[in-house]
Amino acid sequence: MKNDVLKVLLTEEQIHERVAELGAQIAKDYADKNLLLVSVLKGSVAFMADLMRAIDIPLAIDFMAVSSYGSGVKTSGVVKIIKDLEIDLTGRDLLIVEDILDSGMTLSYIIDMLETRNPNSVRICTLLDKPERHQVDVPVEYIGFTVPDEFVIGYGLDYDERYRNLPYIGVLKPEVYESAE
Ligand SMILES: O=P(O)(O)OC[C@H]1O[C@H](OP(=O)(O)OP(=O)(O)O)[C@H](O)[C@@H]1O
Ligand code: HPA
Ligand SMILES: [Mg+2]
Repeated sequence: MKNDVLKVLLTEEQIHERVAELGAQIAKDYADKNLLLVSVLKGSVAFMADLMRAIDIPLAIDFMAVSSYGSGVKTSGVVKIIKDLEIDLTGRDLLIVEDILDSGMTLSYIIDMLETRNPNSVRICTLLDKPERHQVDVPVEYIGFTVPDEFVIGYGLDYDERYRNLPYIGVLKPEVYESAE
């Protein structure tokens, strides 16, 4: 697994520190709100698990699963809902928890869908933002780190379902996906 990592972008410590900062900020901003964290699986699994424990106010959590990358490193452009939320969103203050904003197709699709369900508010918290690759405009309230235009893995992020269990975030060696093309 480690042999496929070109370089480490963000260490466990850097991620841990930034997640604590985000959690403190969110706790402050949502102190008087009806916070529902919406985790977008599978990529957000590690971030969600850490972030929710860094937010020291009452909150609810729910999960949805979507997929658009399949086994490639470029979006298919088609966002597939694999699992929908279970909680009624009426009157709730939604914070969508994502691992990465890349083309923006996933988040733009999810926001449009959730806004039709009468929430009180909908905002986004993404651990990573890759601004050079945005194809659509998505308003984001909380960003952990900005990353360069490279395919990243670890801390939930996969290539072809692998590497999600790396505790840090690294750049995948291009030869790993080039050999699969
Ligand atoms: O901004 P975008 O170009 O839409 O890319 C971001 C999305 O792509 C990844 O999901 P993926 O479809 O790989 O599913 P996964 O979370 O199960 O890995 C990632 O977890 C984001 O949800
Ligand atoms: O850079 C990435 N890595 C893993 N999954 C992703 N989904 C969108 N961009 C990425
Ligand atoms: Mg993926």
